[in-house]
Amino acid sequence: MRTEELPEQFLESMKRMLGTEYQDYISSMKEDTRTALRVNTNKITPEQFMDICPFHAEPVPWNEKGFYYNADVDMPSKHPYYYAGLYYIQEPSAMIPASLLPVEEGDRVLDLCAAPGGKATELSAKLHGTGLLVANDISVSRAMALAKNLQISGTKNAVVTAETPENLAAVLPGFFHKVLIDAPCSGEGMFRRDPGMVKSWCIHGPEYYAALQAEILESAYVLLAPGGDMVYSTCTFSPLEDEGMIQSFLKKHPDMTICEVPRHPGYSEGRPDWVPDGDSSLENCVRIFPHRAEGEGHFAVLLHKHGKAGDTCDDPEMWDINGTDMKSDRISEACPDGKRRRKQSGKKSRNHISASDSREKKQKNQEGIEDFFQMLLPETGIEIKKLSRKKDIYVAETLAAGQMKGLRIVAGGLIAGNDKNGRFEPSPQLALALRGEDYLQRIDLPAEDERVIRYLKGETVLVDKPYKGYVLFCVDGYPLGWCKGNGSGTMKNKYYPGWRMQ
Ligand SMILES: C[S@@+](CC[C@H](N)C(=O)[O-])C[C@H]1O[C@@H](n2cnc3c(N)ncnc32)[C@H](O)[C@@H]1O
Repeated sequence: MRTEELPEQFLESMKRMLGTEYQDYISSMKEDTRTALRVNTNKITPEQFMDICPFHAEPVPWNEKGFYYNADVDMPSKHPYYYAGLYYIQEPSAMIPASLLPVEEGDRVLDLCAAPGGKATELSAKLHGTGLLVANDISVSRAMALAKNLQISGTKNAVVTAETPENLAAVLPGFFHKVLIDAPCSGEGMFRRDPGMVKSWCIHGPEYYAALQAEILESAYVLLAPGGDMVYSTCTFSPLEDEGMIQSFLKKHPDMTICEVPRHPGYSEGRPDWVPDGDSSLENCVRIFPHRAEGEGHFAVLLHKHGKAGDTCDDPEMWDINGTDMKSDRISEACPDGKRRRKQSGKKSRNHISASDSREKKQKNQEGIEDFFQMLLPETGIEIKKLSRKKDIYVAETLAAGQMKGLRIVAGGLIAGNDKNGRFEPSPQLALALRGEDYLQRIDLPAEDERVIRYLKGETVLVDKPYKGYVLFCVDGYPLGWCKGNGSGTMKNKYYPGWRMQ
């Protein structure tokens, strides 16, 4: 980037902070940014991925799932593995916050500022289908993109909300074992990657964001259970938004302390000396500077809330992922087509399958759905009897009765399928939440087979076997979506149009 475009006030503050290193920072701003991907362990281990990786990949030092790639040579966002959700393309420093949060299987985890989902997809991978992930963003349109990314990553146990942190805190106090706040910030660390951020910085700088971050942190504190952990991160250098924000938060909340985290090559320490009366524990914060590491500017800190775990909200009935009836009165589903379907309140929209409208339609639905579920292995845990019916959508619910009442839910649980003109049609999300071996009837082609790209473009695909009914279309064993056979070997493409390769 052209460093002359950087605001003088910003450069002055960097000069004060960096001293003799300032020139190195300025030189680094003229270099190219590094590009990276993070392997999605919901689907594949880093070792398995490296065995099939078609790109030149080098490890990111602070995340064993992260790999740099060369954007001049490789285009991972155009590869079928991307469509199969095997990895998420992510700025390397942005891999730090979720990696610091010690998520354990079974945890209730909240990502408070989650869109478009870089960290939420990693939190989902850490949960590995257990517990609960609530991924929230204040913006409805960004929350829709977040829901899509979680679907492609194969997440089954998430609720996506578009709420203010205060509203969430009012409904779910002390509910979460782990909370991540990837706060909206002045974005100084992103200037090199996205020079457009400079303009936004001139409109809203560190003072503006610091006020917002303090409010968000207060709600996060309420949402976190005693004994729980919280990560706060920004992509800015401003001490006002980083160490200063944490220093004042800790002063308000003596039951919160900063935790030590493993130090990886490229990490710089937090700087207590950059804020008034900075506590020495602020050294345990993590900073990334582009002149010292292969990544953009970032700040992250892990905090622990003292107190007895389980003091609040530990009734499993309230959050069992096999719960049946989500009684939120403002539910809307993020449909893959990006349109929002608002649920009507009242019994009709929440009926169970067994209470379908007409007997004839019900019979048809049951036939279609049973044929389909005979092909789905019981180990998936997705069973007809556990599905609820919301209008024409079949959902494997995530939260039980009324727990999120009054909140704006964009997507909740796994959409298993739709009622299409009286017949069951499996959903694109379900395909991506399965392993190839989960469905008995499948077509599995290598990534190099031209039919894979044809499938992703929505074209008809020809195969040797005369399949009938729904078939799971896989690339190298990893599901991409559904197709449907009529016994002739010509497969009708059921890949979701909104996700097609252009
Ligand atoms: C740094 S971005 C998050 C990036 C995301 N964590 C990821 O890894 O993809 C900050 C997000 O905070 C959201 N946001 C802004 N103000 C918010 C608020 N008061 N509460 C919750 N989210 C907010 C923005 O819409 C934006 O998506």
